[in-house]
Amino acid sequence: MSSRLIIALDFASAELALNFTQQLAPQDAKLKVGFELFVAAGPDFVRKLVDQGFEVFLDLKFHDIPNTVAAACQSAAKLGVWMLNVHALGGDKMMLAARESIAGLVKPPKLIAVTVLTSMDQAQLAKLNISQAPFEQVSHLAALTQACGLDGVVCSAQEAQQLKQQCGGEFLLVTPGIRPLGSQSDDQTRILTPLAARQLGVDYVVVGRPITQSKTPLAVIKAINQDLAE
Ligand SMILES: O=c1ccn([C@@H]2O[C@H](COP(=O)(O)O)[C@@H](O)[C@H]2O)c(=O)[nH]1
Repeated sequence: MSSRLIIALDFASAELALNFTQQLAPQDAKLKVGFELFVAAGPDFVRKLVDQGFEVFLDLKFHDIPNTVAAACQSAAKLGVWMLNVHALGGDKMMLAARESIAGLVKPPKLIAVTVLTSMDQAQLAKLNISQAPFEQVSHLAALTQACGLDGVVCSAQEAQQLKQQCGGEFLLVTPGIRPLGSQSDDQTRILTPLAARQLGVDYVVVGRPITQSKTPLAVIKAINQDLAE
């Protein structure tokens, strides 16, 4: 069965990332390439992972005017990635343009939108003049995302149960801020364990540092996959 684990490859170079990925097979996990690695290693590195058979989530959180985001989504889709994302705060016109830009492809990537970053709590939202609790804001942005025809959202696992009720089972929930028991929370605030996330209905968990900074990453991956298969 295909893994529900997405490993965040937050490495500073292609070499460091490849040292890590060469231990993995595509069935172990999907791989996420975000800002750090993409800026360092570029689209060729993404193509290399795709050619090796990995399902790649290109996490560049596009957030710009509709025309720019639509073009960026097309370029990203041409890399053969499995999933890509935009920022829901770009608004409905931007999300609609993004969706339209890849709709005609033979095998379009899944397109999802970031709601409220998992590093943010209510106090951080208040500083942005958002007075709602994180769930209220996530719920609002998820509704907007779904109305634009996207495949799902990035949110915290803490919001998963209510979001599944709101949006239905087919709407994908992709959740960073996942921490196995005993690991550090780092800069994440809205966190849950892999097992709790899966029990609440999350489709895919994103895990970076607890795996990539572990001395025994393969053991951590195996334990998380077991939890997700429960
Ligand atoms: O709300 C969000 C959106 C994206 N991320 C990304 O996920 C990983 C998490 O890494 P950890 O080391 O497990 O904290 C990272 O690449 C973020 O850019 C997120 O954390 N929250």
